[in-house]
Amino acid sequence: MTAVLVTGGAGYIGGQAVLALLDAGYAPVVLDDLSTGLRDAVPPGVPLVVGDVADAGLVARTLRAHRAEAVMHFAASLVVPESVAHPLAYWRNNLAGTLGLLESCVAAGVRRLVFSSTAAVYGIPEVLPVREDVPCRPINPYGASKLAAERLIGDASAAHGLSFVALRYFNVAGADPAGRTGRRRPAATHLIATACDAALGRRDSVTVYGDDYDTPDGTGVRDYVHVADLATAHVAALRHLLEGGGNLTLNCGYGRGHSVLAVLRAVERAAGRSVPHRIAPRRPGDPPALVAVADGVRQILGWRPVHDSLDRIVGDALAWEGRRAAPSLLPGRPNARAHA
Ligand SMILES: NC(=O)c1ccc[n+]([C@@H]2O[C@H](COP(=O)([O-])OP(=O)(O)OC[C@H]3O[C@@H](n4cnc5c(N)ncnc54)[C@H](O)[C@@H]3O)[C@@H](O)[C@H]2O)c1
Ligand SMILES: O=c1ccn([C@@H]2O[C@H](COP(=O)(O)OP(=O)(O)O[C@H]3O[C@H](CO)[C@H](O)[C@H](O)[C@H]3O)[C@@H](O)[C@H]2O)c(=O)[nH]1
Repeated sequence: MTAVLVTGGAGYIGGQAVLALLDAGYAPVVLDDLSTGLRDAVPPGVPLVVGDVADAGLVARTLRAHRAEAVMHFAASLVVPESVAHPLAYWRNNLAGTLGLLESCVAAGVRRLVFSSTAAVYGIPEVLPVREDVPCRPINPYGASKLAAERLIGDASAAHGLSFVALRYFNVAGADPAGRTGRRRPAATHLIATACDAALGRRDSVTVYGDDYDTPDGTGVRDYVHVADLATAHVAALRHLLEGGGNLTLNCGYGRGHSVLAVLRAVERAAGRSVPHRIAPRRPGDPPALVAVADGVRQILGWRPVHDSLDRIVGDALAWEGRRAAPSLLPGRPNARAHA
């Protein structure tokens, strides 16, 4: 079985990718410092090495010990406002982490890398939907550090024969459809997680940041991609590299935008109850709309998303969040308390 090192595999997206690798017959090995990830997100039987991806010695030893043939690199810091408040920590983790990883790949002779990048590299795009070849002008340290990591990987590739696929994710949401994993961070800030919290009675309302954008209903528009589809895009990228495919930088979204109000309506449909909201001023640094040109990932990698619907994304997110709520609040289970 082909062994694949998954950095950040105890986190939200990395954890889903570990499941997709297992489902596809690969042997994932997780390296995670558990700074935001959780030990119990790693499935039984999957080796977990607790440590920092910037520790090139540790990573090289891990690659050799497990005879890894490729790396999926998810480990990073990723909260945009936090990156504005703590830019040095973000540059250290996202750039020095990638540097340590690349050094260890070169030392251990591992030449295939799938990298977690982000639509935050684009900043506020001039033309929508966004193609991969437009100029990248990130507007926060998170996006800037990810763009720098992409460039670092490009330089390492040119000098050391490493091949890579960088996937620029748009708005990742949802949870494993089989309920095995999902977003575990407390204190949700993302829209869908926040709206689920409101539907489950864990918060009073959702704040809608701006209703005066130049969008169909005035609220912000995003391209939401289901985390399980994103995970299979990683497996497709891995196959491409294992089959000798060349370097790629690809958007990962569905190519369709949904407004904040449309998301709230979808959560209301899934929960069967209303989600109170209040309109507030725009959130600083938010682009009005961000939608991918997402043909490349389908055409070049043969990616076939199967959860490509806002209702599906929201339904799986709500089901996952519901498991952490009081039983009586679980969607579709009005009598749950009686059975508890
Ligand atoms: N969540 C999103 O909406 C989104 C969007 C675009 C891109 N991304 C990218 O996807 C990747 C995964 O994000 P996520 O949402 O799963 O976040 P997450 O916080 O759930 O996962 C990150 C994981 O990396 C680990 N980690 C962080 N720094 C580390 C280090 N130095 N050494 C070892 N492990 C470390 C954490 O403990 C955690 O398990 C990140 O690279 C992020 O930039 C996420
Ligand atoms: O409580 C909330 C939260 C969000 N929003 C709005 O909902 C939309 C989505 O916001 P999220 O916070 O869910 O996600 P972002 O688009 O800000 O950012 C996410 O997607 C980006 C790529 O598109 C980056 O990857 C980034 O790291 C990741 O957090 C935006 O219009 C935002 O203003 C609200 O109205 N209320």
